[in-house]
Amino acid sequence: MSASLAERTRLGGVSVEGVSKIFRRKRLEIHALSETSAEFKQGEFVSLIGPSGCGKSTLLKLIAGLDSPSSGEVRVGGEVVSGTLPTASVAFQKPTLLSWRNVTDNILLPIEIRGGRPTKADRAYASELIEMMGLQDFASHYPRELSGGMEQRAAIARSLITRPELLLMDEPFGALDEFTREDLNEELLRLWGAEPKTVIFVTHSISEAVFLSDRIVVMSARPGRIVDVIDVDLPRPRSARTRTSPEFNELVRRGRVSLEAAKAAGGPANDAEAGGKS
Ligand SMILES: Nc1ncnc2c1ncn2[C@@H]1O[C@H](COP(=O)(O)OP(=O)(O)OP(=O)(O)O)[C@@H](O)[C@H]1O
Repeated sequence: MSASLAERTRLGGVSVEGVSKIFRRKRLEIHALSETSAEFKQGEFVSLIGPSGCGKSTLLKLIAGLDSPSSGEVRVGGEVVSGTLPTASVAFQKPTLLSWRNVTDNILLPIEIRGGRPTKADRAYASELIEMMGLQDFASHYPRELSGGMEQRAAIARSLITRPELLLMDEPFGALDEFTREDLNEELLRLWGAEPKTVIFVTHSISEAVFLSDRIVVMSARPGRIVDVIDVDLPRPRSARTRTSPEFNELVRRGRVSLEAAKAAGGPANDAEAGGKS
């Protein structure tokens, strides 16, 4: 039975409350995030941008339950995150497909990891995703037979097979050429429009963030905290024409100014010898 709207709202919203993350490596403490707070509403598409090393991936991993905060709390659907979530899915920059499985079987893998055998409905949904991703002629191909862009499309289909309420994407198109990237941006928005879900999307590209998002959250240099939020009120659906509008270009400019300020806004990193003064 599909979840009610109220249940979906409960399942997909994210709240990050005063989260700090300190990595301890030998005697060194690295302060990756400092007292970071943010809200991501159910069904929103939000991009995270910030200087390299400011803690974007760390924040995503904490939301995904792949790591835990040093202090503060992350809640998904109102519940404190304390491990990986069945309602969430993560897509990384590297597609990490299993070389001995074909495209269809790679896409079905999350179903098996959750202890199930893929049902007829799962297989039908895998075919649907394969088609949406333009991989219909490659369903039985192995990763070595695919281009980089095709592998990434297969990995994105894999992240969607469980119909997650929350999709966490860490620079998924970072390694692709601009044309493929722009095509996949539009594909992703089509998918998101067809099956609404909360998406938190890390990118280094301001124009990608503007094209995709409802909001852009800007993080400061390490230790990362949120220093700006840009509302992207461009009409949807968005297409190649969106990128040529003056409003789009003004938002890219605004993002660039904000990112420059964010680079300068990094506080003292507070890194310290463990046990020493910070
Ligand atoms: N497992 C870890 N152990 C030690 N330090 C880590 C670990 N993971 C991340 N860090 C450190 O935390 C800081 C934030 O890293 P993170 O990968 O979250 O940044 P980022 O904003 O995603 O960077 P980029 O934009 O370059 O991908 C960095 O200084 C990094 O070296």
